[in-house]
Amino acid sequence: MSFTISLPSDAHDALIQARIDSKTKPPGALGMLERLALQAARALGPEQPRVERPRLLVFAGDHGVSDEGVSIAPSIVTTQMVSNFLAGGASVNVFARQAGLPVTVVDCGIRVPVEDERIINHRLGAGTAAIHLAPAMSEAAMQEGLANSRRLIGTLKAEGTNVIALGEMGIANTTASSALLAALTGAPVSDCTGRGTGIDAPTLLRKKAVIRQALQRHQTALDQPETLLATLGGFEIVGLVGAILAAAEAGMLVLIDGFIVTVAAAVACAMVPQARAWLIFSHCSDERGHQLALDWLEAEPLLSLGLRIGEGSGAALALPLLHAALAFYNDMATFEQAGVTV
Ligand SMILES: Cc1cc2ncn([C@H]3O[C@H](COP(=O)(O)O)[C@@H](O)[C@H]3O)c2cc1C
Ligand SMILES: O=C(O)c1cccnc1
Repeated sequence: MSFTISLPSDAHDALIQARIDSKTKPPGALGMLERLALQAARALGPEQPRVERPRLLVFAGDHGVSDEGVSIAPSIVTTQMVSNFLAGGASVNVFARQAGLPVTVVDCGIRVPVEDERIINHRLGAGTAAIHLAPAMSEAAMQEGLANSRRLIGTLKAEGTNVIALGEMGIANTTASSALLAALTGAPVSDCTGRGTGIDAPTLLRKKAVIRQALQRHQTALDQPETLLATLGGFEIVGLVGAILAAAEAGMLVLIDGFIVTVAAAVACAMVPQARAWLIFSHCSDERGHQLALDWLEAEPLLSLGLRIGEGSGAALALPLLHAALAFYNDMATFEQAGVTV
């Protein structure tokens, strides 16, 4: 599947920068908020840019490799957490509520589905194959996953959404993400792999061994980003990659969450580099490999809170900063209006 992504227009950059510089503050004094305002005004338009109907999408999927004991939790916890998201009780729900951000759960292929009509059904199977033994999924399943996300983003676009925030749930998905990151960047497995949910030292050794085995087994299939994604990814990671590419194609800003969503962003940008300009990096988590992934993307995260949770929690926490950037851009007095002379 090919995505046609334009770069946001830079035609108004001089106007946008002049407006930022006209505000009653020392030049550059709002730091990263100024860079965020420039990015957002480019993407959403220079005149009164506003966040419209923002939505947070949590993509869920299970991983065959979870049977190797690479997480603190068994895969049934994915299902239980999906129920928790629907009940509004998870960390992402609490922060999203504060930010006025509706949460939608997309089931991309958890092992034990939850019957609830609010869930968007993008199931590609009941969990992926264990990546150290077989490719995670077929190329066809991956293509179907990308198409599903593109359809969903099309619906949101038609409803007027111009900003989406992304999250995920899938026990063992830091294993898949670390494998993807190592394959994509060529960085050592030990630099790309962390404790995820908080595994102990012996489990971390096992997790790294599983990842090395997966990279070794599939080494001939890892040079193209799409095959790499099908071989080592997860159903929810495919959903994320599709959502990132489709949102960029539709001219939406995308709030990227923690390690897993950042790795999905890296894969998406390897597929279509123009996607990068539409992404806002919410935070740097404590997961080993997240900083490496952000560096590879030349991304400057807004927050560093020591989170290690995923779900979209950090993306929800970052939305108020996007509001703040647009509020100062739209509403702060200029030197002329306030009669301030420097
Ligand atoms: C109760 C619970 C809630 C979570 N919420 C997010 N994750 C996070 O943990 C998983 C990734 O870590 P690993 O690769 O070590 O399994 C993902 O599902 C992620 O979203 C959770 C994990 C648990 C156990
Ligand atoms: O940064 C993340 O997304 C993350 C880190 C640890 C566990 N789950 C998710």
